Amino acid sequence: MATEGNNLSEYDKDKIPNAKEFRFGIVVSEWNGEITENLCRGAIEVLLEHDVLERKIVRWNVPGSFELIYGCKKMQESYDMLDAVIAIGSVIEGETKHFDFVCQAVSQGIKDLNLQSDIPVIFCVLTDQNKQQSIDRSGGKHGNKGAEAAVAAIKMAQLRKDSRI
Ligand SMILES: Nc1c(NC[C@H](O)[C@H](O)[C@H](O)CO)[nH]c(=O)[nH]c1=O
Ligand SMILES: CC(=O)[C@@H](O)COP(=O)(O)O
Repeated sequence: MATEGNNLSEYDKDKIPNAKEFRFGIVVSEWNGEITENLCRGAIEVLLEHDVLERKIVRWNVPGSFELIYGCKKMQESYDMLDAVIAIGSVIEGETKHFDFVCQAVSQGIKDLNLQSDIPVIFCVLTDQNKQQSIDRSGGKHGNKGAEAAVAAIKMAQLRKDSRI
């Protein structure tokens, strides 16, 4: 389902587990910082709305989206009590194929982190053709993918808890 015509921040709040007991890590890329800060704000707002305690949210910054892979891996290793990690980035296409390689690497790298660790990593990395698309998805007309990512993080933290025998 494409984002066009849908609002990423709209969801049934009654269908989200209470997240009071959970701890979350957030790793934020500094590239396109105005976009990633809006994504992070959207994510934190949703976590707090679902009773996550502010002291149970750990945030680190990394230089660019490619570094999200290492940053999330170190966060998984450093805080084994985390229930989920959210990786936040904004990749905007330029003149060269660098966009393709960064997007591919980050998506594959975060996929690998989900396979290698018991702590889920949520992919909140915008991969846009232009800045307007990024603005539209980080608090603009299509809502905020950071909010969507926080909902996913809460749901995956609950799934991880429920999956323990
Ligand atoms: N062009 C964008 C980048 N590029 C930088 C890479 O992510 C990485 O930091 C660099 O290659 C050094 O390893 N990063 C973004 O997050 N967004 C971009 O649009
Ligand atoms: C995703 C990128 O690295 C890209 O924005 C860099 O721009 P360019 O391809 O024009 O060097």
